[in-house]
Amino acid sequence: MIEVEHLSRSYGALKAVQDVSFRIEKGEILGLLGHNGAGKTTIMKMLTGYLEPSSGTIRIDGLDLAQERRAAQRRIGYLPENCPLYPEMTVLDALDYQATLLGLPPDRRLHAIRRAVERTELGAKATVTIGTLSRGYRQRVGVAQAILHEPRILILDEPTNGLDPSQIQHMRALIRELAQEATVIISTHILQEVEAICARVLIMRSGRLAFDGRLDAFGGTPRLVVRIGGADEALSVLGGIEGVSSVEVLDPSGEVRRFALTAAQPEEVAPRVAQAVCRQGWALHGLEIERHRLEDLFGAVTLEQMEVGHA
Ligand SMILES: Nc1ncnc2c1ncn2[C@@H]1O[C@H](COP(=O)(O)OP(=O)(O)OP(=O)(O)O)[C@@H](O)[C@H]1O
Repeated sequence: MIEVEHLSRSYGALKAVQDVSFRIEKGEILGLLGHNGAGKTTIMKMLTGYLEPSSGTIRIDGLDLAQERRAAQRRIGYLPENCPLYPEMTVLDALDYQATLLGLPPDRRLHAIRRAVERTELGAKATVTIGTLSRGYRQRVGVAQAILHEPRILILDEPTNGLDPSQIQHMRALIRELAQEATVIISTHILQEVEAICARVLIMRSGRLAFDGRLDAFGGTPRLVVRIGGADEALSVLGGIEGVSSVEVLDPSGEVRRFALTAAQPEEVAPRVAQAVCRQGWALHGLEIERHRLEDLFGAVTLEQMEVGHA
């Protein structure tokens, strides 16, 4: 568990983080969001014990980070942004070196390295030189280093930065897998990333915590958005589908129209909508669950910043 109370950090006159408090329970996957310079990395560095707060306290599983830094750090795995690696080392060399730095006793080292390699699916690349690996594999080496000592808390700074779509999918699956045994905090600019893997989000705004909430607790149930061609009676047909409680017209004119359907279980209603559209002989151009609510929230929270800033 992580307990942060009234955390602040200044760089000279600049207040990078101001009076931030939050609590993260075991097993949560939490997204830390914010514009460039909002204070995310500063918070992560303080949580990992690499940067001292100007004021405030951090407790890791009840240990005060300022008083028991080493013991607290042993519970944390950290993937820094653009994780630095030695390109001339092989994957195994790098993990062995990291195990030494972490102070893992020699009799535990081999087992720890094997387990980290298995979990990050690096077996086929174990003896390959890091400099020749793709970015996705290098990120996996960074994660393997971070989980060597089986930390209960994982802090990942921009873990999918620069990865291609299939590498992103793999990294997200890995993070979900890791979260079964650890609390995970991810800093990112990518809202879809948070929606895909996080249950809770913290949004930073100019060094202050502007929002802290569960993703399923705001915006209500996501709606089902359907795009269909040439359908004059669409409103009544869509509204008559079992499970649909209301229909909003998003694009009323044009060849392809967009409708948003409210339903308690949008995933269950989707096949019925597809069937109804096909039965009518209409062209189905798209059917998806609405995904922009976090975007709306982020926009609102950060717009407020601009309004305050201009006041
Ligand atoms: N070592 C430093 N010395 C002086 N100012 C710093 C230092 N590190 C960060 N800052 C400033 O503190 C503020 C917060 O920076 P931080 O890196 O925590 O933001 P961030 O949200 O992680 O941004 P990004 O998304 O761009 O990584 C910024 O204004 C930044 O310029």
